[in-house]
Amino acid sequence: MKIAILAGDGIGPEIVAQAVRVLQALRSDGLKFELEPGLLGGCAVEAAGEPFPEVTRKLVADADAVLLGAVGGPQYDALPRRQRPEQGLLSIRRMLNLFANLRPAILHPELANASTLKPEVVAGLDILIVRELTGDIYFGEPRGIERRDGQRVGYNTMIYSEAEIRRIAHVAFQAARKRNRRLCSVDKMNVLECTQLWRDVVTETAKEYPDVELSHMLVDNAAMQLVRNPRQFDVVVTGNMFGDILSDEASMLTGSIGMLPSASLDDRSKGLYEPIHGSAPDIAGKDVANPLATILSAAMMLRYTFDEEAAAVRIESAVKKVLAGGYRTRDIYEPGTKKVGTAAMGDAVLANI
Ligand SMILES: NC(=O)C1=CN([C@@H]2O[C@H](COP(=O)(O)OP(=O)(O)OC[C@H]3O[C@@H](n4cnc5c(N)ncnc54)[C@H](O)[C@@H]3O)[C@@H](O)[C@H]2O)C=CC1
Ligand SMILES: CC(C)CC(=O)C(=O)O
Ligand SMILES: [Mg+2]
Repeated sequence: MKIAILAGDGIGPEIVAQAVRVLQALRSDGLKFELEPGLLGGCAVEAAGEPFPEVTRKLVADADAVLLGAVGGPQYDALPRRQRPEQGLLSIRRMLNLFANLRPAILHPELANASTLKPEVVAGLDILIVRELTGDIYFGEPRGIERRDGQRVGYNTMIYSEAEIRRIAHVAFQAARKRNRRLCSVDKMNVLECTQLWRDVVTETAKEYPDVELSHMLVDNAAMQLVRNPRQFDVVVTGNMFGDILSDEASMLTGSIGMLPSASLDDRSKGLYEPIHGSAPDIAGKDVANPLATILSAAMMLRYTFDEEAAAVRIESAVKKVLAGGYRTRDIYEPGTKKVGTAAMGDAVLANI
């Protein structure tokens, strides 16, 4: 099992270090991982002049899975777009054909009061957001900023083929089958042709899944319903941009964006695993970032790429025990619990593994 470790920028190295310690603890228990570090994002721009250098391309091509921290930071925002850290992340997703991004938003009961929503609204929350990850307006051409009629105009292209929509719809229906058999597809078909096609193709695909109840929702309403009554959702499927936005929103239902892991999968078992958050430059280097989303992403890696369900459950159980034991990083802290830093949270998970 070869795992490429791309810590990235900002808090990336701090949170990935904790997930690596957890993997190493499992390795000493018999799981055979090779962990190979590499550069992606701003750190790669600084070392090699580009966010996704050839040596990293080779590393991820040869790896069975990738564990990623996060990329980006204000110091890179003025770079030409192709050199920006985020471009490295988009390129790796595209290169590995990671079209299916699974973002589970689960409320651990101990964190009911950490959410900014009332505990009774979020209690028992368990949503799976299935976000399409290699298409949509993030990749569509043409795109650019140019001069027209004496002023600058900026433009992007929202585009999906029916094949792209169908394959992510299948992933979502199959995920719903393993859960509560309810799938909500989110679009903006009242305004955007691209998402009219999305709705049409998802509706066609539903014929193959008569046992799954399909509903549709416009994205503005979905954003509102997520905070009004989030437990109405089981599985949500949506495009790249809407999924990006709605999953950040959903993360706050669970207490913090520092709690949400993700798996980005191709049509086989190769996968990239990362927390849903970014590089959090505002807290980088302070030992306050929550590493649990990254640690839980490592658990998803063991489950989806390596089929090591028992090891995945061991990590998830350790996280549950740590939360039950009252350990909290700053983002999920409340009076009466034990405030710990990033590394001490890693220690606590290790102690319970
Ligand atoms: N997958 C990736 O690599 C992503 C990269 N980015 C990049 O990250 C940079 C910062 O983006 P922002 O919009 O600020 O989003 P962000 O997700 O990095 O941070 C948003 C807020 O959440 C907090 N936060 C994030 N992760 C946390 C954690 N583990 N523990 C505690 N608090 C946490 C941050 O401190 C900040 O206040 C940008 O350069 C952006 O492009 C953003 C999203 C995803
Ligand atoms: C580069 C961005 C698309 C990353 C992001 O915000 C995400 O994947 O959640
Ligand atoms: Mg995002």
